[in-house]
Amino acid sequence: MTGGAAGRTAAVRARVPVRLGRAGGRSCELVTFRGLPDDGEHLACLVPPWDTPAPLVRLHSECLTGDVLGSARCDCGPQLEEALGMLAGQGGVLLYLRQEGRGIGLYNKLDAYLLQDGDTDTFEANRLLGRGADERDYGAAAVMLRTLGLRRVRLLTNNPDKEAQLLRHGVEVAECVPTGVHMTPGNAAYLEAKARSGHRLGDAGVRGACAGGVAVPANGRGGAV
Ligand SMILES: Nc1nc2c(ncn2[C@@H]2O[C@H](COP(=O)(O)OP(=O)(O)OP(=O)(O)O)[C@@H](O)[C@H]2O)c(=O)[nH]1
Ligand SMILES: [Zn+2]
Repeated sequence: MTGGAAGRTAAVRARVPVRLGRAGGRSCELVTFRGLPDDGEHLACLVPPWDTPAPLVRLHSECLTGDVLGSARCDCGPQLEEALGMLAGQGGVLLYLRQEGRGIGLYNKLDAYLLQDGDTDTFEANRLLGRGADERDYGAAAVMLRTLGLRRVRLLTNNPDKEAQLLRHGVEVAECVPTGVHMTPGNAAYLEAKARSGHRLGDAGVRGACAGGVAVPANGRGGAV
């Protein structure tokens, strides 16, 4: 166990051979943390070389349906795949944050999906459930980075809130590297809602089944996850 640079937080490392995206096998270190501000079981995946002046860092919010089951309702699975591929190529850090459903949890997210089968968008559905539109706090992520000795990063995201919160918590964002927009008929309405709420999707390349000018159906929501 190594003591953290961030107060009471301590980090434990385990070396694990993993498959990083489609780029094949690499060895990386998985790091767990004790004493994070939200007591979450968040995980860091260190891909060498990661201890550089401004490494590539992805803050990935857990999405069981997208990351594990390949749900077509969101873009989380392809974004995770993309991030792992980039990390395999240039090194850096993946923080896998246990913030399922933008912080409202898996069961609530599935309830929100029921509401979204009507005209309600992804953020309004949270509010109808009595929750915040986005309850994620990245204070723990900042503590994880500082515990790893990282105070300056290149952040892989289209979400300006991640950058703002890291800055507030003492981690400088040297650059925001856009993630791709992995658009399909099933997640088009979801991505449109993200763009309306301030995600910088215009800066990112549109990929997937709806890239290249293919029309996006206004009711492009799937019934399944
Ligand atoms: N509440 C809720 N959460 C969702 C829904 N679809 C996906 N999520 C969660 O949203 C989180 C991902 O957030 P996004 O808004 O897609 O992307 P982001 O992380 O803010 O932004 P990027 O860094 O650019 O990828 C994950 O925790 C998913 O579980 C939904 O319809 N409702
Ligand atoms: Zn998702």
